[in-house]
Amino acid sequence: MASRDLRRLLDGVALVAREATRGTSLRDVLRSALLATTDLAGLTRGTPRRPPHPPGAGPLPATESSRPSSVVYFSHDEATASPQDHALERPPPAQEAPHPARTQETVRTGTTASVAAEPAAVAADRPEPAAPPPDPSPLPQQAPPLASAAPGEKRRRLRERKVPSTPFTRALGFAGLGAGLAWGTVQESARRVMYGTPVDTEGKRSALSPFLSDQNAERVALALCRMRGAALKVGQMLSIQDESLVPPPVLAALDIVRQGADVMPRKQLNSVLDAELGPDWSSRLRSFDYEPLAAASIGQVHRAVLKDGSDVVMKIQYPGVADSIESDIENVRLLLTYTNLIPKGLFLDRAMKVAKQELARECDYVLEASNQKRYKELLCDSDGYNVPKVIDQLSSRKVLTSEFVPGIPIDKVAQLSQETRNYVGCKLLELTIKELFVFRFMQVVACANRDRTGVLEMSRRLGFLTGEEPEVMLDAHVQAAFIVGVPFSKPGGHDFRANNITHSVSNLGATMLKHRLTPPPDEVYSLHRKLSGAFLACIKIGAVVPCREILFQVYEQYNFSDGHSDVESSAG
Ligand SMILES: Nc1ncnc2c1ncn2[C@@H]1O[C@H](COP(=O)(O)OP(=O)(O)OP(=O)(O)O)[C@@H](O)[C@H]1O
Repeated sequence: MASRDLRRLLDGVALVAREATRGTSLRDVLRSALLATTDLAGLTRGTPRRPPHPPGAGPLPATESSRPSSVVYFSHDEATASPQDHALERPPPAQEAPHPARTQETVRTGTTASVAAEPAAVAADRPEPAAPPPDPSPLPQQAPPLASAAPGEKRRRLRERKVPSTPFTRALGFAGLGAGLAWGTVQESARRVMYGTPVDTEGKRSALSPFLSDQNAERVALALCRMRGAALKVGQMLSIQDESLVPPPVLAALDIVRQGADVMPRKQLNSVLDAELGPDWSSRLRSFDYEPLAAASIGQVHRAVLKDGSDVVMKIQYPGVADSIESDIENVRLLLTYTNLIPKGLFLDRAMKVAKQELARECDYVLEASNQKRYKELLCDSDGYNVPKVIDQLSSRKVLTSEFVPGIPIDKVAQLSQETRNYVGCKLLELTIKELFVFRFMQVVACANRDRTGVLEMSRRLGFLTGEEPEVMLDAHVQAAFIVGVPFSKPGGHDFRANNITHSVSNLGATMLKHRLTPPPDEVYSLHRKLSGAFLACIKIGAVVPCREILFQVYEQYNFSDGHSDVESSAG
């Protein structure tokens, strides 16, 4: 046995001995300090939640039958009574009647638009090859339960926890996480001294620091779900990246953050509704379901029925998140820097600055409502998209009410037929390209045509390059641009799973990080999120998409004279 191994063994024995004599009490002390900190922050006394009994799932078991429904009904006479005072009743029969909004199934893409996943309804719109018959696999009538996970995916037990809503309680939450991570690192280091550094499936020794153990990665993910707000949003952005950017154990743990946040307690929810819509908000509703349909990063989504019987969803913003964007992002930045989670040289400062601006806009639901209306208008002539109508009388800066549109999350599309996956992939790419054209991002065309001079010229105009870069940087930049253009470069379907573009781009990353002279322009971060979001979704669902045809269809039909003359010249 090598002397290094012997030393490691002795170190390990010494550590175990130390742990045996005083480790337990140290652990207890640390644990109670942690509990005190996180309790102060309102983070640890969560109540485990049981999913609601799904409609049509048969009679409730005897032990469950006494559980009250989460739906509260408001009678006309008691319109101004506080919702907590109402007795919980079973739904009246009228509630079960199918609503017109339920006649079409949609796939939610994470944007305000949903892609209709009913092939028959849009067959005429579908690109060649001709659409096969509709997929027989039934799509669920209701949105899947909160925090549903694919087989093999880590599942998190849902908890109800108060959102830490003041800068002080949020700072405490991060402090608690920092302490937890430090403790996790000590444990992992001790484990490595005793058992050696973990080895991955390919037999390579893990290059990860003890900071990035599975437990610590999970600790971060769970803390983000408790914190919600900007912190969780950044976690969700990272979770859709691939393994070339974010280490695999971190990605696996971040799966948790995409399943949704912890649930805000009823009292906190009511106080937001009272403050935003007035204490008589319930007088405008027939019923409200306190079981959230989704607990997103900035708000919680609940179903409700209007007085006229229309099915709606109300997105209710967590209290305090809008005011803590700045400090949350700073804390996440500290965390990322400390853990080396993101490769150096990615101009994190610029990315964080843009994230702050984007998040501030996302917290303004008045803006989101007006964008949603505009989006609905823009897409009204495009088949296959459904943008929910905004209900103005129940919307405000922190509450956004829109028509209910049933559907399934984009991740679940991977389990549907190849035809449906291709169709959804087509619709996603079509939407992305339309958005890119509106944003004047004509570089895509040069990338698709492998036009080196065009790529370099437009990259300079867009501020990607200064013109002073060494040849090696220009080559890497053009190669990366061509790789991004690969899906658009040849006619016929592009198989996203068979050609992992993100891998190829990240191989060029090292050169670009070393020789880049200027960070990319601010708007590029948002555009990158959009394009890479669409690509990653197509890779994940395994779609084959005729990207070039979609690109040129949009390109040829776009009206460049409509205030976009600068784009026309740069596209030429
Ligand atoms: N009109 C709707 N009909 C049905 N379900 C909806 C509707 N709007 C939102 N949802 C559900 O709520 C989830 C979150 O809503 P949305 O996509 O608007 O939030 P988000 O922008 O992701 O939230 P956040 O910015 O807080 O992370 C959706 O994925 C969907 O499950």
